[in-house]
Amino acid sequence: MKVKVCGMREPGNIQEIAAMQPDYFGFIFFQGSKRYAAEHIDQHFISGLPGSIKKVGVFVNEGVEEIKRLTHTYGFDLVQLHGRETPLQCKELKDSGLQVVKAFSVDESFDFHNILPYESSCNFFLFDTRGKNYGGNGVTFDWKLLQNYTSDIPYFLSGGLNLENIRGINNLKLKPFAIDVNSGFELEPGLKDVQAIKELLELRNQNQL
Ligand SMILES: O=C(O)c1ccccc1N[C@@H]1O[C@H](COP(=O)(O)O)[C@@H](O)[C@H]1O
Repeated sequence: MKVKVCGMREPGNIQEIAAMQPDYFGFIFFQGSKRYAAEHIDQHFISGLPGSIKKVGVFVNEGVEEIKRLTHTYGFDLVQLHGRETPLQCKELKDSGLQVVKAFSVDESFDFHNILPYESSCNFFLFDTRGKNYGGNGVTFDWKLLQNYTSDIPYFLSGGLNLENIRGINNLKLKPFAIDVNSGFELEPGLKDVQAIKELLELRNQNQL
């Protein structure tokens, strides 16, 4: 299983984690987030990170042209759309050559049929927990709900993941393509716990995830 580490913005912290080779780095480009990266990290720093780590720009209800502009500036490999983006907006971004991850907020009332119109316009789906914020709520959803997911599109699992609960992912019938970790691996918003990330990546390296 791949690992995405999301929501960093301190260069020293990012470099320490980069040395451990996560599969994906996520950078939040949503001003309403405590992890908003734009004012903290220089574009050359992000685009200069090792090419083996795919860089994901995380956006919430941002315009397509602005997403394209920021993606070009920062050198993102993928875009994660974490708001109410439409299938058409996803398609425009995918057609421009970007890999698109569409996030959905899941709770008991979530209807997995809602994702069908997105299938042809996204490369990945991401399932997060519905909460008061668009993302970064630090709460898991009931993973049994994933029994209702029948699409072939690979998915990222997110929402409140931490070192205690991630082992439970191995019990899922349809395994995620990747896990996306954020507030459950932080010392404070935007600053990742290097030791906790190290333990996580050791589990990945030992195929225990
Ligand atoms: O982390 C944020 O502040 C954030 C803000 C707006 C959109 C997405 C955001 N983060 C994403 O939220 C999920 C779950 O995070 P958590 O583990 O529950 O803290 C993760 O996919 C982040 O990419």
